[in-house]
Amino acid sequence: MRRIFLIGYMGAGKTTIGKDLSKRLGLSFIDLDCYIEGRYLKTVGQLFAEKGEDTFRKIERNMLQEVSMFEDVLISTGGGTPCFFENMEFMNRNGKTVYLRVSVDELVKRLELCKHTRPILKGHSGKELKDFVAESLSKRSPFYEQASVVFDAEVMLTDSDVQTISAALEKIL
Ligand SMILES: Nc1ncnc2c1ncn2[C@@H]1O[C@H](COP(=O)(O)OP(=O)(O)O)[C@@H](O)[C@H]1O
Ligand SMILES: O=C(O)C1=C[C@@H](OP(=O)(O)O)[C@@H](O)[C@H](O)C1
Ligand SMILES: [Mg+2]
Repeated sequence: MRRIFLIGYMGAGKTTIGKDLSKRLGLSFIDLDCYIEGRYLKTVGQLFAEKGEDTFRKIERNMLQEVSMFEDVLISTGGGTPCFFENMEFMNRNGKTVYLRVSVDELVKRLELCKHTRPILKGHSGKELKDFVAESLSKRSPFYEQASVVFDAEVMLTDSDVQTISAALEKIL
């Protein structure tokens, strides 16, 4: 039985790379945010706005535990997932965790383009966005660094990079 959790900051590429990687590894793919949206029939943005972050984090933990019942699966988590409750420890007990590490500067470049779908970033832009990302990444890194494996995801990953990651993962699964 193989179960992988992809973790990392918003914009690290968990959703994008997770799809490709799961195909290469012959695993089913679940994106935790999409799973939550399908269950609640609301976007993550709506859940934050209507229920608040604390409730979102409880939902996220419950859904994480639910999807962790699946076998032979790659689960792309949300950026905050490993940093709340005992989620990181839970994932390490129930599968292999893979951290996609990206620098603050590169994250900010990507997030300027897609921050609208991420409620936590609402209202931040330019230098303020960079300061926010730098501060929150430094708080979250100790959780991310507990991963079973770390991959540098600083540049756009090509097919052959994904193949290399996939081959490396085959060895530890
Ligand atoms: N390795 C990469 N290099 C450059 N841009 C990337 C890379 N991975 C993802 N992106 C872009 O960054 C944005 C966020 O990617 P996404 O997969 O949604 O990240 P996450 O799920 O980790 O928040 C998307 O616009 C995506 O096209
Ligand atoms: O980092 C976070 O706290 C969040 C990251 C998002 O997922 P991505 O990391 O896929 O953007 C999503 O779960 C929510 O907006 C909160
Ligand atoms: Mg995502």
